[in-house]
Amino acid sequence: MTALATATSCCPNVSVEPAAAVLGRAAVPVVDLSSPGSAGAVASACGRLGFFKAVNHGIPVGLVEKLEAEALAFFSLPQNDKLLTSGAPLGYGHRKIGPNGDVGMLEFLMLSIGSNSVTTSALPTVLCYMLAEYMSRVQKVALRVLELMAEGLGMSDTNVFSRMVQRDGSDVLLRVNHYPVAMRQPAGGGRGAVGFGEHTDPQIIAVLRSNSASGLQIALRDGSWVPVEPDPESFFVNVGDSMQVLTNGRYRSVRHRVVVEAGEWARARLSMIYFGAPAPSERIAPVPELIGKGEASRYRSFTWREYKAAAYKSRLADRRLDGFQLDAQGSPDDET
Ligand SMILES: C=C1C[C@]23C[C@@]1(O)CC[C@H]2[C@@]12CC[C@H](O)[C@@](C)(C(=O)O1)[C@H]2[C@@H]3C(=O)O
Ligand SMILES: O=C(O)CCC(=O)C(=O)O
Ligand SMILES: [Fe+2]
Repeated sequence: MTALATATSCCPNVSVEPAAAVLGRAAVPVVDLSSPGSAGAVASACGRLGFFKAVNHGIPVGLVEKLEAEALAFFSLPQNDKLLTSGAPLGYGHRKIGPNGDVGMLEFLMLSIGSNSVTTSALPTVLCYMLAEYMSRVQKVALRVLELMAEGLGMSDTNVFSRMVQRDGSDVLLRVNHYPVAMRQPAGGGRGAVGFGEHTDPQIIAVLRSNSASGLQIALRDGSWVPVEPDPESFFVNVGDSMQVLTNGRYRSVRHRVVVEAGEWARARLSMIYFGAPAPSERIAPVPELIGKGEASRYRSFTWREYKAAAYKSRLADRRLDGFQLDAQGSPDDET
């Protein structure tokens, strides 16, 4: 394990080793979603890292930039106005991440999307409208990626994963994270500080877009952290815990965190993340076709309701899937 891998959210000042920083640029696979042969590249990235950058996704950058401007206008409102929209876990939140004592250097908006409409009221109308438009666009990208994920595994039905986030009652969230410079504690020596502590996403998939302020880092399989160069024109796809289970560990959920810039040149980071999960009653278990010959199911079956409840009882950095594993010796997280 490197020094980086041992840094956690209880240790706010972290740095990135030069070797990891160099590796970072080369390590993040890039998938062209418009290319007919992209399923193989998606499968390879999801199996190796659980993470890739998606280009040629079809969402005009202008649309995202307009939403970004509206979101920044919202975050610049007086705190009391923003708090009018809060109703944890949805709506506006500030510093507190989840209900169990985790904190970050951010404020955020969390929206639950039902039937493509933003269900949180009390937001400025234009922002609400733009969020709904963005949501329906990014959902299409997520569906395409989920189909490629299935195709890349040679599944006979390539809609198995995409159906789960599309059905009535599916639990789809949009989170807008804002890491203002003013919220950052002074960090010595120009080193970054943890804006959002390390974790895996509990859902099936997350699709992230950020402005050009850096911060996102992913953990490699050896535990070392690499920075992800921001690219406002692209999306970053995270494999979530539920996808790891559905594929019996063939795809791996990626551990990630945000380490915000420090120093005079630091910029505010704004990220928007789509989280795709099924309806609460939907069962999550390895798809039989993906359990190899002579292999056993590595996870017990559970409903999304059950896993979400377990996630909300856990701390951000916890390895939530451990409690659902059937074979403690064969933990996918232990493989190198
Ligand atoms: C500390 C927590 C925040 C979180 C719920 C949890 O108890 C553990 C998982 C966290 C996470 C990470 C991915 C998403 O940002 C999120 C919305 C989710 O579904 O799980 C957050 C939760 C949150 O911030 O409420
Ligand atoms: O804000 C970011 O860039 C990433 C945050 C994240 O991982 C999350 O909200 O789950
Ligand atoms: Fe995340």
